[in-house]
Amino acid sequence: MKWGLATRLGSVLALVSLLMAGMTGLYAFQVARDLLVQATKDELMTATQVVGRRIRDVHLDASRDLHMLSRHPASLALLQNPSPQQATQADQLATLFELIMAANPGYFQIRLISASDSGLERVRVDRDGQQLLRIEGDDLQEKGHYPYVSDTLQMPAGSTYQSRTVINHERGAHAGLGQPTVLLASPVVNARGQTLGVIVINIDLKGAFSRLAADLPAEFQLYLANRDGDFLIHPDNTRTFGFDTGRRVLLQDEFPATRDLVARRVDQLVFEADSGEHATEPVIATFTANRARSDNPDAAGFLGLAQPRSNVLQRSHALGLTILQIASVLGLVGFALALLLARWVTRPLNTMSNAVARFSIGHPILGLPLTRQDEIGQLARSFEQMQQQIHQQFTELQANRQELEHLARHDPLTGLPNRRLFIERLDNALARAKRTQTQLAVMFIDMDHFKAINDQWGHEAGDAALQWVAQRLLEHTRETDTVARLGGDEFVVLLDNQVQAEQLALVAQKLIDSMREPWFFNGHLCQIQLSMGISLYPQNGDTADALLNSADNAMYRVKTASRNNFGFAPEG
Ligand SMILES: Nc1nc2c(ncn2[C@@H]2O[C@H](COP(=O)(O)OP(=O)(O)OP(=O)(O)O)[C@@H](O)[C@H]2O)c(=O)[nH]1
Repeated sequence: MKWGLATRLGSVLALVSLLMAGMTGLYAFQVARDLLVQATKDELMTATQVVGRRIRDVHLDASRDLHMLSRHPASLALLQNPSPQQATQADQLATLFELIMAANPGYFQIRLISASDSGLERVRVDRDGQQLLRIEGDDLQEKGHYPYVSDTLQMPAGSTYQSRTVINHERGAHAGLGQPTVLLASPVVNARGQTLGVIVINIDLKGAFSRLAADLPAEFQLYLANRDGDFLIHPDNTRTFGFDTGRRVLLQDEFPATRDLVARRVDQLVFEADSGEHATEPVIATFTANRARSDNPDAAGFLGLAQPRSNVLQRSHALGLTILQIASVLGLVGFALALLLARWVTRPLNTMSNAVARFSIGHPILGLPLTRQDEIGQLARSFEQMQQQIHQQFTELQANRQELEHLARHDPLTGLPNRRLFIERLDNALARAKRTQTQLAVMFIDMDHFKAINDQWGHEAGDAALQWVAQRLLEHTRETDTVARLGGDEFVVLLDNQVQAEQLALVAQKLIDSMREPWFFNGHLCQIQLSMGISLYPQNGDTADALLNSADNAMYRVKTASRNNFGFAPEG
């Protein structure tokens, strides 16, 4: 395959454009992927902070409820005088508990617990499936031994106790039984500052978090760990509350990157985990430390959100595909433009190449882009100039050649045909005569005593005499006749259209007589005479040499006999 300039240039430009489109696409893909990963981290961090704030809001709401209930006159009255006459107030309080629980689906239980009677529950409402259950009579239990009662009783009025997150194993806890829960409690203090009991709210941790998780994108994985790192919420339920069954399933084991967080050296973390001890797939994760609002350090913990990195990469793959498509289209456009550019550059070169090729076989160079102002225009103008120079030199060469040809066939002194041209014409005439079966004649002329002119008047006089004779011979013959100078003072005349002997004699005599015209050289009258021999075709031969020899011999006989005369070659 022949690789033209356009193909090569086009291929190089096309490859460059494809390469650049590919590299740009690759770079754009990498930058976009990094941005995507960063955006995911930012999104996770924001979401984690929002979830953390909403958890605090849940606690705040519960605290408000606790404080309202702990200050409620019915709570105080019931605890000050726990007699059966207070049943109406217990009912009122239970109804209030029910209203609050109906409004807060995240509450498992609200209780009023007495400081006396070993912490006996006075009023208690439990959630039981879709129902709210009021617990009364013998079903009310003594809770004084639980820290959430004993510790809260020590707290000042208006404060909130927050327990660790635990699995609720309290007997008869209904919906809350066996479920992760946080207990919030507030002391009930009378006007004299005596703590009479506590109000306790059990919060449904799982329910609260699942409601929060419902607002998050489906691919987000929610993690919650207590202050030691034990998982409380994990996408894999079997990894939660390990401590409740004597195991430790720790955040810092699954994600070693969180060790600084668990050690309280940092407050928040964003990291990519290729694989943790139990992690099933690489994730991008954010974790924040949850400070306890109360004085209870057990309430602290860690909240985290993670997203499988494959999700992000999947989005980046879609992005990569789009970038690839754009890069391909750009590459193809670049490819097409490169081919067009190559054609645009090489077309005028092809035009010039064709024009020069035509010029080489004799055609003029046409259609050159002479008006262009670029390098191609410059090249075209150079071609044009070159063409003119070649044309001029060619014309001069032709003229020189014609002159040389003329010199090769003519006598430079007289301008008459020389021997060579005469022989050619005689040969042609003979061929014609043979064809038409006509006659022709050759006159061989030699000047008489020419040497004397040279000797007497010099060589220049001899030259002038030769020119004068040539002129006389031309004047007295027809244009169709050929007068030639063979050399020295010898001339020949070819007559191929008047071949009758009588007419030939008249012509010969006329030529001899023409020499009688006076001729002066440097003011001196010079006498010129001729001797002439005549041969005829076919009588005296049928070749140029034969006819010339016959005529020469005839002339010689005249010269020896009389001079200044003519004679015919004898028929042989
Ligand atoms: N000036 C001049 N002289 C020439 C030229 N060519 C030959 N000659 C001379 O012409 C002379 C020719 O001499 P010939 O023809 O032998 O002698 P001629 O004097 O004519 O004697 P005849 O022929 O016997 O009458 C010589 O002296 C040559 O030197 C020429 O071109 N110019």
